[in-house]
Amino acid sequence: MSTDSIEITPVAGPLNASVRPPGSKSLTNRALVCAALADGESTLSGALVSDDTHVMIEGLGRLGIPIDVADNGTTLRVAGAGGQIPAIEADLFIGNSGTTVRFLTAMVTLGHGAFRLDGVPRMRERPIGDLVKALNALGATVRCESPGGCPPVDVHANGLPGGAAMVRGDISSQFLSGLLMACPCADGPVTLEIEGELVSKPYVAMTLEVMRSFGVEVSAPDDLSRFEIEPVGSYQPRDYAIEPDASAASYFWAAAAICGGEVTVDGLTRNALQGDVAFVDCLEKMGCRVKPLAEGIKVIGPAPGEKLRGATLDMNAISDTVQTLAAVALFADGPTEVTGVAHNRHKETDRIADLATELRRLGASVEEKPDGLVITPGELRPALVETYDDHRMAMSLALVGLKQQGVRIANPSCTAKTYPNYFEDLARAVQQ
Ligand SMILES: O=C(O)C1=C[C@@H](OP(=O)(O)O)[C@@H](O)[C@H](O)C1
Ligand SMILES: C=C(OP(=O)(O)O)C(=O)O
Repeated sequence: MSTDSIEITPVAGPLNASVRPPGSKSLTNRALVCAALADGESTLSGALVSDDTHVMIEGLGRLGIPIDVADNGTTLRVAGAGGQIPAIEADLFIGNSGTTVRFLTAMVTLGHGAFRLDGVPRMRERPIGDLVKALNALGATVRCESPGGCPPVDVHANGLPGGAAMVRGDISSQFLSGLLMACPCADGPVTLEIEGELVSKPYVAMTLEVMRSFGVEVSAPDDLSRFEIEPVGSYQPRDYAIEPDASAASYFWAAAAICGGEVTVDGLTRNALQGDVAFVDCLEKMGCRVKPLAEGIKVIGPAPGEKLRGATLDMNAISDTVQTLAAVALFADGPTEVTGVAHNRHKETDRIADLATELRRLGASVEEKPDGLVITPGELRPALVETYDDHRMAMSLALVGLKQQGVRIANPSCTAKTYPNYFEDLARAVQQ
């Protein structure tokens, strides 16, 4: 898409849609790392085709682990290098993909050579210093080029010796996930202990599950505070099917909340590996009905004449769906408070301050807090919504335009980070 903005067409009546979003970003990028460290060929199916998975695939290719792409990019054949990094030097451009920069920084410490990771200007503002610190505690030689603890990152790799490290948990769970995936290929055993409250916990549980699928078990207490990792050398190759993306699913479920009617997302159940399926619980608290199906989850929005209720929601574990929830909150009968998401300030943009600005532009009153926001609905109005190069700002606030005339979304092609065909899929869903 090359237009500078897109106008969202309001829908006339209640929805009746079934959708299957593309593959999960988080699962695609984890499966790629585990397959790359496996001893033989793995085939991943249902993979996400997007900027964030592209930079991971490109990066692994530069590290000497080529990936064969079929079925329009959704099938990936990975020739795993058995826990080794074949390249002896590489310059990796990782765009604005948090998963890619954090997972690959940890992974390249297993190699022998010089590696550099850098990305777009916003990536140079996103924290990675606490991951660098933990890797150095395990005997690696890693440094951030700038004093602020952000990319670019330089790694002088000579294998990862192992030992014990503290890992900061309250900025991003991706530091821990990156370490967990790399450490089974370290030279010796590794103990990781979490410092501070761990955010985004379901993503760490997901990491452990994907590792287990590729043959590596790490036991951890339920509170995910400490991990003992044995040096097993490599992962086992396997065929791996990737679930549809649950964060992407949130937009379609939210459309039912905003427009009324029902939307079923196929391919995701309450047993999904992705914590973001719990977004439907937030919608339930606001008055939607949620129906678990054998192979999907249906959300039924308010009946004609009924209104959504405001709610207070701790979204620490499902922070990628805060913007979706904020769009829904504009249609409630009273204020909605989101708490526990201070880490949202370190993502593609400051997803508290910038979200507040755009919600106000659409007519709401918003109180910004250090770790969240209180959204009081007001009279909605037409607006050109700024998106800050943040795919989720574009995808979530577009939903407001399904009801309010004159909502335009600036730079719609920023959805390519995780969902290049979002606007086409949304238009198709609301026309079903
Ligand atoms: O590990 C992952 O796949 C992710 C973890 C979360 O980040 P934080 O741990 O930084 O909250 C999430 O926001 C991101 O989109 C994907
Ligand atoms: C925060 C996100 O991505 P990442 O941290 O992987 O760049 C996201 O997809 O919303």
